[in-house]
Amino acid sequence: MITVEALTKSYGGTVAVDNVTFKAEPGRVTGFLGPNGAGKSTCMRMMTGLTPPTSGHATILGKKYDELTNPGRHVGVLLDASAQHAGRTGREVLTLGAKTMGLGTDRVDEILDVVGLTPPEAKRRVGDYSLGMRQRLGIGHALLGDPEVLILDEPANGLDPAGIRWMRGLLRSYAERGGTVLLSSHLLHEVEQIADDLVMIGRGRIVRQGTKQELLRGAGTNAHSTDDAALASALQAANIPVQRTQTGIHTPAEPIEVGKIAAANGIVLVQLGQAGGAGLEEMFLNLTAADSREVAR
Ligand SMILES: Nc1ncnc2c1ncn2[C@@H]1O[C@H](COP(=O)(O)OP(=O)(O)OP(=O)(O)O)[C@@H](O)[C@H]1O
Repeated sequence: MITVEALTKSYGGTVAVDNVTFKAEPGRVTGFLGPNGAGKSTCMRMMTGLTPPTSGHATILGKKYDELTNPGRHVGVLLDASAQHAGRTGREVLTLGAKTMGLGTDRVDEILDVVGLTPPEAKRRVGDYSLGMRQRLGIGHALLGDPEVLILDEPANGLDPAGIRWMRGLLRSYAERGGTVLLSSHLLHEVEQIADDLVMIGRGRIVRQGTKQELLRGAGTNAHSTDDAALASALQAANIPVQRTQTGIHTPAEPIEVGKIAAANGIVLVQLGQAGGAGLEEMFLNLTAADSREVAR
């Protein structure tokens, strides 16, 4: 379990993280989602004792990170895969980690196997690794001490599609065994398939959080009819907000409401359903629009 309470970090006049509160529960994967610069890494650095908070606090398994004895045995952390010592081989990085945690070298072989680094790759210097290989090594380092909690900042960065699928399987089975996983991403589709819970952050503030199911339910309806302009007008006349999309209309109303209004107005629906992932994407973009560099210009 990770508990974050009113966590705040200011740098001079800039508030990077503003009163952030959430929990990541055991047995679940929590996706920490936000656009570039939203404050995800700063939050994770505060959770793991690397950056002191301006106010608020975070605990892991009921304790502050600094209070955990042999923290690597309780919480596996991957913050920046590129920060590993470039001159060491992958095996050396893991062996050093294992020694620090009081583990034997057989654990190193086990982990190399888990993360899919071959013996010749393990003998190569990290400086010569691809980003995906560094990411695998970083995930391996986080798993080394068989911790109960994982905190992973953008773990999918640099992984190819097969690697992303592998990572999803790994984290899913880790959570099914009772582990707590918090992983950050700036891409909804990356976390949508794996996360049980979502925490959305924009400009340092939580903009929405809940189970993925709850958020998907609130993601609205997509519809397409033989006359979408007439459908949009009919919905607006019933005081239901509506947006035209490339494939029809999107509205926060439930499908049944849209169906009733279409029927009452003699409009033939071709498609009607909950917006699901597409709606969640729309919600995410709308909620974080104020922070988007694209609209800021
Ligand atoms: N050491 C620092 N000094 C000053 N400002 C900082 C520092 N670290 C982070 N920030 C600022 O805090 C804000 C949040 O940054 P952070 O790296 O936490 O975002 P992020 O959500 O992880 O972004 P990304 O997805 O791009 O990695 C940014 O505006 C950043 O410039």
